[in-house]
Amino acid sequence: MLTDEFGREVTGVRVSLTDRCNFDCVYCHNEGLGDTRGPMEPADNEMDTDDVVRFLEVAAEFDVDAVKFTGGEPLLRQDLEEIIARTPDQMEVSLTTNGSFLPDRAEGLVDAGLERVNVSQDALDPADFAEITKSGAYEKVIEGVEAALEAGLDPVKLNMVVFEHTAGYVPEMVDHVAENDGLQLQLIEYMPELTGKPEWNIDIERVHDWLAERADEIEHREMHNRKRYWVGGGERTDDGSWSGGGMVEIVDPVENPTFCANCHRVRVTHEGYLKGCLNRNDDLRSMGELTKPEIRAAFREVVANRVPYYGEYMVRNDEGEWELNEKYIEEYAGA
Ligand SMILES: Nc1nc2c(ncn2[C@@H]2O[C@H](COP(=O)(O)OP(=O)(O)OP(=O)(O)O)[C@@H](O)[C@H]2O)c(=O)[nH]1
Ligand code: SF4
Ligand code: SF4
Repeated sequence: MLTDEFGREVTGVRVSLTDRCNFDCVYCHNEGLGDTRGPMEPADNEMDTDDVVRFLEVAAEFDVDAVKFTGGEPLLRQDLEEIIARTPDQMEVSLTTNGSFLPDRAEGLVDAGLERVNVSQDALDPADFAEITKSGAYEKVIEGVEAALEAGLDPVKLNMVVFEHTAGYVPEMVDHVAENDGLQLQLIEYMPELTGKPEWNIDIERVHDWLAERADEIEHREMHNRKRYWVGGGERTDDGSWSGGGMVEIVDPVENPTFCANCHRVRVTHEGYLKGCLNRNDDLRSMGELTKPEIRAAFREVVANRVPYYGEYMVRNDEGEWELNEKYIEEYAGA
């Protein structure tokens, strides 16, 4: 297993398969690559099936045990089932999608080896949904969530970006997952620096406070030190799992050093560049058409250069070594 200078083991990879999408969400940050999102026409700059599989095989050699496929919209890749089927067995396979193509493909994806899915859903009303996504596919997304549950994916996480347009929908989305078996909610902090509309930002701490007042139990997930709130009157069973109610997780990376301190994934862009951080493009290493030895070298180099993005909590001392910034010691210790 590879570990970076900050002691962060790399256990997962996040692979963008395309920057194309059939939606045009107002908050899209396109996995940190800026607004290069294109319409649905075929793109000639995407990794092909073999490029993706070759990279995953090298990642597996480094004991990476989880892969998340993203986009753009990854189901625009007609070879997604093949990629999943050829993913090394040791990896948990998950997918983040807008859900609109799941009605026809959820079952086949599960047959190929998909284990988890996150579906973007920011609203429970078709008109609100259309305003945010610039898409009329609300019914397809609802059908897609159903199809994912029917195909055996449990839980299905609903991804909701919390910003000015959606903040008012949080209570009904929380009730929605609390009342529907198999659904969980992931509330994602708006990232103004990647989307260029700071005026849409809302303070995510208000959402934490609101949930904390209602939660039956609060947990910390190891990854990113994320908080999980169990809501809706469920209870813990004898085997330690939850029964009833629903789970709400908050993804709040912005200016959050403890989030980055627990970041264990490297990323691959649709064009086949490896990078150590979602928010950085200054550390790209080309992967497409490389041989396995070259991919191994690129992987080692990217991990060696990984720096937590919201990382002022790490500073170089006089000897040039990294050490904890005193300013953050209290916050980090409480993580
Ligand atoms: N800055 C930052 N944002 C992240 C990171 N991981 C996820 N996000 C944000 O969270 C959003 C949703 O991510 P998903 O891919 O659906 O889910 P996930 O966060 O990987 O969570 P799991 O499915 O539980 O593993 C992304 O679009 C990003 O905005 C990360 O490592 N750094
Ligand atoms: S569905 Fe995802 S990739 Fe597509 S426009 Fe919306 S946020 Fe961007
Ligand atoms: S270092 Fe921080 S900002 Fe970069 S990918 Fe990891 S959690 Fe996200």
